[in-house]
Amino acid sequence: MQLISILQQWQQQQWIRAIDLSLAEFIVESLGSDHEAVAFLAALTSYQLGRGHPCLELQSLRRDASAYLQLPPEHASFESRQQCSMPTHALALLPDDWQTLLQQSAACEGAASPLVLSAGQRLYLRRYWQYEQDIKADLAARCQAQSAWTGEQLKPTLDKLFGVSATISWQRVACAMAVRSGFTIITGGPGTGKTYTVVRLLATLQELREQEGPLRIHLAAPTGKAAARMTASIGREVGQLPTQYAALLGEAQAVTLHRLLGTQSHTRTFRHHRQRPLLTDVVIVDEASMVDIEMMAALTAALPAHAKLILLGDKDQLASVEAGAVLGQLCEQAEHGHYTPELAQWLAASHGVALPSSMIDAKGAERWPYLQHTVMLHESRRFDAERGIGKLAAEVNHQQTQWLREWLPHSAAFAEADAAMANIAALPVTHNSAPAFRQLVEEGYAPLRDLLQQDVAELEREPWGEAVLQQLERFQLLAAMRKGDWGVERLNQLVTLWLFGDDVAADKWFAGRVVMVTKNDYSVDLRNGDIGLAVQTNANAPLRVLFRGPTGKLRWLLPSRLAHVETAFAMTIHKSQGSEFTHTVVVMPDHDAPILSKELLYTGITRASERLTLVYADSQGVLQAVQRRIERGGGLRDDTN
Ligand SMILES: Nc1ncnc2c1ncn2[C@@H]1O[C@H](COP(=O)(O)OP(=O)(O)OP(=O)(O)O)[C@@H](O)[C@H]1O
Repeated sequence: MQLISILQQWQQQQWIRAIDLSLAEFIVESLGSDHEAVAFLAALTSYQLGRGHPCLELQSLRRDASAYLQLPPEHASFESRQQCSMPTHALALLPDDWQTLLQQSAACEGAASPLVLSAGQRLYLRRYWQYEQDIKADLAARCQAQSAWTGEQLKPTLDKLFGVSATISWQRVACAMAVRSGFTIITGGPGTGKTYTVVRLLATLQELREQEGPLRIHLAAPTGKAAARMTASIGREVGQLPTQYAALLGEAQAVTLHRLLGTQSHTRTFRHHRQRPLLTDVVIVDEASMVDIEMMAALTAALPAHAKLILLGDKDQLASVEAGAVLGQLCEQAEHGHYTPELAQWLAASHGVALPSSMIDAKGAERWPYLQHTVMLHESRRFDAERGIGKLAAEVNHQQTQWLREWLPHSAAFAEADAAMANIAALPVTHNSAPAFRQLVEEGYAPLRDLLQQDVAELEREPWGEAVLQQLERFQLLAAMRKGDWGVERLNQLVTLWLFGDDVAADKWFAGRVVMVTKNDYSVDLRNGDIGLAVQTNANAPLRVLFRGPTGKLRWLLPSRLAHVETAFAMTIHKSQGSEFTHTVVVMPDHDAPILSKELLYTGITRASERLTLVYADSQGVLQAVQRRIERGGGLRDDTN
């Protein structure tokens, strides 16, 4: 039982979770000690799941077990490294032929086995394998559903909504594709016009509909914050449409995916599912990169066969916090098109402009089936790709370190030479109490502090609350990590001290404390990720925590009603997904770590709508992060089971 002992050591040192070890012990208890090797691989599968990977990729494990598993973990002490076996040593205890070992094991056999070996290469916990199978089957069926419209028939409506142009408009291509297909992905960075496109798509669908009443359209996003942003941006874009189209769409309200599917307390299942589908014709999901594999399976299962599913998101952002990288995997290679000649012809007919030949691939349908339903938008309307935030985001996304190497130490000179570069700044610091960093934070929070010091009359409470919450979105610190000198925990302590002195503790209630909800709490209708602020409208008023409710209305809750919150002057970049802040400050730590990747940095930078400051203690660490990519395995694009 050497392998189980190794797992026990790892668990004792908190290298792996108790649940990972329990799975291995359960397999050995049920099947006998000669299944120890399989039990060990099962524990690794569970461990990887906890790190967001839906399966264990056996090839990657063989290639470099330590790097793939990130074991020992970064936090491992010198003593624990001395005490525990290393992954390579553990793997050497396994028989040579893992594939046969797994194929012959009862743990992978039959419809009720805990594990599934897929394509001889990927080991899954059954539930996650099933999610992938369900998503693949549902999407394949939806991809088959094609409207009978020809490109030529669609053209006049698109001409009206997008205008006629002699050059290709990918927004228009995306709209045409989504009219044609039952499933579409529109991916692109910030400000590339995903919302602009989708509003015109909805107008097109309503105008061309064959049914009598209007189409039932549902808008959703993974978090409350993202849903609120979606409602606001769709509302803004509808306002820009010609009146006859704006009238067709009416007022749109986005909800969280949980609300759309109908959360039921104390269970993972939803009110809407395959047997009780949503009553809908079109579902549009924004910020789809944040949707994990379990939620995507629930969503695709709950859609009626005739409904269109349209996913919007930025494929280059961090993947979901929970397991999977659904959007990233489905639209891998989207920049290259890979459209079949038939599809390209149909799209060209709807546009009056031919697609570039470099985007056409005769083998596209076999090799890239999802790309026949995907359009990538490149041109940001918000940011200049050559300067400022757009430039920084692009350099990081394309893993170009040369420009960064020059910009990091000289950002002020770049800004002086070109005013359009003044919305980005790099701030080198030697420690977390550096005066320049403190000044940045104090100045960033000064307008909020001023608002909080006002004595607010009862009648002015609502507009004041509105102003406070709007101000809260104007400045935000984002950290790459939770722990350490540059982690959110330490930063929150520092910011609390700088803004409120040492009379208050960062993790206790005080007026001015910014908090984030860390767990869905249906009793108060708050979701994981919701941000609130503790306020006292005047010296005699009780402390309340101000949140924006799902419909935009302000809510004033007593702190005692909030069971799961943490201070959030600084939050992790992971938690900031789906949000946008006027001035975003991304704080990078003073050492390299496996979690630091180009996806992480890109996601942090693209949270900024007007101004970005990159605070860093180690320029090499920033460059190393840009060179690191996160690879999450999975078989969504694989046609084997
Ligand atoms: N073809 C276009 N012509 C004119 N304005 C456009 C066009 N496309 C987008 N815009 C404008 O550019 C801005 C950004 O577009 P939009 O909000 O649709 O981008 P997005 O990709 O949805 O952004 P986000 O990443 O923030 O969700 C909006 O003000 C929109 O009206």
